[in-house]
Amino acid sequence: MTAPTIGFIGAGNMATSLIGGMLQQSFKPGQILASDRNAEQLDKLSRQFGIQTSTDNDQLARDCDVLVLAVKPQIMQAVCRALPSQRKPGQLVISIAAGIACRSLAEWLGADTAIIRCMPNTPSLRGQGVSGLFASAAVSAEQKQLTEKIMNAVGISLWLDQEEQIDAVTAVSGSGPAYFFYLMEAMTNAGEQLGLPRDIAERLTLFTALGAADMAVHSDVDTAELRRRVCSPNGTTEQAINSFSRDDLPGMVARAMQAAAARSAELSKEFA
Ligand SMILES: NC(=O)C1=CN([C@@H]2O[C@H](COP(=O)(O)OP(=O)(O)OC[C@H]3O[C@@H](n4cnc5c(N)ncnc54)[C@H](OP(=O)(O)O)[C@@H]3O)[C@@H](O)[C@H]2O)C=CC1
Ligand SMILES: O=C(O)[C@@H]1CCC=N1
Repeated sequence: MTAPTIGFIGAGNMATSLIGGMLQQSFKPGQILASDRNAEQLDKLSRQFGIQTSTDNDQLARDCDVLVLAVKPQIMQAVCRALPSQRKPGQLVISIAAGIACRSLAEWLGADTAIIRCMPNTPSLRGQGVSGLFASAAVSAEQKQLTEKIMNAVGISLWLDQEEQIDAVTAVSGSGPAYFFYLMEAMTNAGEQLGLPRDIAERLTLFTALGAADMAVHSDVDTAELRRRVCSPNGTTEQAINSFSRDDLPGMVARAMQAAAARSAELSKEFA
């Protein structure tokens, strides 16, 4: 069987992370294509990855076995409606857009289109992504397997039973890298304020984040227990955790994530 061709419509941040991650695994440059309205962005991608690029979305829609829709939610309807109705037979469409429902995609692309909604994240570029997947009724078992193959090449993937759960996945892991980057920025700044050179404060922060995440992923105890093991009684960490607790860090995180999930649900209505 020949390798399936995978075409990305929209070749921005998230598509770049996915393509870069796929090429580090079993995918070959010859089976990945990307189209974008921005020729400069395409040039960058073809130089970086050696993949075929085009400013013609229609060509990808006609030629590719899998079409990954990676444009902003705001323009998804216009992009979908402009695609040719005669696309490659048996084609699978994977949308990675936040808040665009399968129902809307089916209305714009044709009711019998096999559609998977996927919420990935940018660490896919390093093979450390995590994605939530939801398949519409028209998707076959083979198409689900192929989607797993793509997404597992860049990290891990988890199937969801209900499409609405994608809003929560977006709030946890789709947007999640930004929360950790924000915390890393804050820790680096605070380390500098405590008297460290910036580059040392930054490296201490980044390697602490990496070490903590790796430890948590491979641990047989939960993160609350790992946290307790760092807190010596009446020691330094306890002072920091008490300060976070007084400032209601858990509440702040919950409110931020509720806002992200609410925006995802709102996008579904705004761009239906
Ligand atoms: N970034 C992230 O961490 C994540 C993003 N997503 C989803 O991925 C999607 C893309 O996000 P992201 O990569 O960040 O966005 P980007 O803006 O970086 O990428 C989108 C690309 O699509 C291009 N584009 C615009 N119009 C067209 C068109 N008509 N045909 C082809 N290409 C077009 C844009 O060009 P131009 O710049 O000229 O407009 C841009 O290069 C969004 O729907 C988002 O919700 C999902 C998970 C995580
Ligand atoms: O901010 C956004 O809307 C997109 C979806 C998840 C991450 N980035």
